[in-house]
Amino acid sequence: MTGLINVVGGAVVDSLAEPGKLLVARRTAPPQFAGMWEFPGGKVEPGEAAEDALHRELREELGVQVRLGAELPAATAAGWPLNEKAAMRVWFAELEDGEPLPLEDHDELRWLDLRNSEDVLGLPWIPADFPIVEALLAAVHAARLRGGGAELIR
Ligand SMILES: Nc1nc2c([nH]c(=O)n2[C@H]2C[C@H](O)[C@@H](COP(=O)(O)OP(=O)(O)OP(=O)(O)O)O2)c(=O)[nH]1
Repeated sequence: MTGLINVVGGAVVDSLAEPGKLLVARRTAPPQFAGMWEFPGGKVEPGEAAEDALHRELREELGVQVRLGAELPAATAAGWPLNEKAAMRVWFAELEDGEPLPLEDHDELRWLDLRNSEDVLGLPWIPADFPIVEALLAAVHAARLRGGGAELIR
């Protein structure tokens, strides 16, 4: 028991097998994060498994059902540090059902071209997300060099 707040985020791509685009979302609240881009997701509820929480959050926030792929490896089991109290685990995912809409917590969704790292990193992300986004770009790039996104599928 770490006492950490566990957050989960979805790196939703157009295709796990051939990731070309990443779906990102712009937050509306709280004030310090409003207007910043993030991985859709949220806090794991007590007694809830992390993957279940991610499915729930993506259903609530975007109205979609996803297929989860591999987890983006983080330095600790709790995931990527967000601040002194919270850490986030991030999974690749692809859409299984539904068209994503900013139903809750976001006012805009955008598909970013993963081949254009500068564009991806140029967005005003929540500051804690930058190392995660860099690792994600590196993982996608490495997968592409090896001939596809097979390792993003689980
Ligand atoms: N979803 C998400 N949260 C992030 C990211 N980066 C980051 O620092 N956070 C922070 C913002 C929040 O403090 C926390 C996630 O909380 P949240 O407000 O999205 O969670 P929730 O949907 O369960 O909302 P609530 O029940 O607390 O109202 O993690 C990210 O990329 N995605």
